[in-house]
Amino acid sequence: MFEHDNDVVLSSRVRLARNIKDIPFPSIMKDSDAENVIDIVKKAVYSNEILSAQFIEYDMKNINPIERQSLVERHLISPDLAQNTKNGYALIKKDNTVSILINEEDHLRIQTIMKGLNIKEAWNVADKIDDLLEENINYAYNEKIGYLTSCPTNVGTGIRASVMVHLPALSITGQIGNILNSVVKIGIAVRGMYGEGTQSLGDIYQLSNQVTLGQREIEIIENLEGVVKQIINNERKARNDLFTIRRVQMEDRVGRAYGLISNARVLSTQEYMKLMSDVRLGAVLKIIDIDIKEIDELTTNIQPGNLQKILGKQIDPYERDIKRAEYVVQKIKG
Ligand SMILES: Nc1ncnc2c1ncn2[C@@H]1O[C@H](COP(=O)(O)OP(=O)(O)OP(=O)(O)O)[C@@H](O)[C@H]1O
Repeated sequence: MFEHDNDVVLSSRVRLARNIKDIPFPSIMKDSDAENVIDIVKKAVYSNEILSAQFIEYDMKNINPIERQSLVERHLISPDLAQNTKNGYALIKKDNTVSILINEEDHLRIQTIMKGLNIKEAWNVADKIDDLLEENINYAYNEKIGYLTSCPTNVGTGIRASVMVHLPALSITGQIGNILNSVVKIGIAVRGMYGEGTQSLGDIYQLSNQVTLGQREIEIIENLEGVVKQIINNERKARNDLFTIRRVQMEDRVGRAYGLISNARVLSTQEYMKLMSDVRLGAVLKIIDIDIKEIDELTTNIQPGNLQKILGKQIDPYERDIKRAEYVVQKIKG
């Protein structure tokens, strides 16, 4: 069996949106307010015995663009925070499982990321950090409504729970459109790999709750988990059907993708993502012998910012495609 259903689910994330009482929301606050928010959150972290030694600070205005891009590609900060080079700030736990994003859409957002289907564990960790911070931060909170947030869609619990899923067989069999349309109708948001406003690449989708108000966090999480489990079953059934009914075509498809990815001399991110989807599916179906964890690590490392970070220099897009091909061939043939 696969660890935490990681044949289909790449990762789980929980983020909590919080604001500080008596400070205007980020969309209308002054620079001095933003500085104040950073100070308040840092003090809350460093004055807490459990939290104080765990985090590394990233000031968006002081880190270089490659580092910022790499943090987004590793899902440690959001694209929105990376763009706030005026007063965006992040505290990231040394093991990369927790990020506290400061001065994003809300004053602070606590996010936890776990591998595979692990939403409840991600929630437990986020909830604990939230409680520890709340010992020293006076959150904007209303007794009737709950946590007050910059955008009304987050009011109440302020929670967005999400999973990143790989759905190649539903895509090959043409069922993906109907399935995604029906989950949207029952309150699940469907997004691309880097969140709101981004496209799906390599048959990877992010599914999250749309409703934050009127339900307890655990209900929101269990509802999402229930939908995801159904999608996992649908995807596995489609994989099984493809493997039994269209075996030669599948072996051909995976073999071609593997041939290209392991011999390419020039490889764009988009082409990699397309080929990776077939190779990952082939690895799960045991058509080829590669560990899916290695494929997932490769998928993170070949993204433009991460690749430049690994190579230790800024390179133009065409040369990047050459270096990406070299890197992939070396890792795959390893
Ligand atoms: N399950 C997940 N695994 C890894 N990264 C995730 C996951 N879900 C979301 N992310 C990352 O979190 C970042 C923000 O995602 P998104 O825009 O969907 O949410 P948000 O900013 O928290 O919510 P909102 O749109 O309500 O402000 C993106 O970089 C995205 O890739």
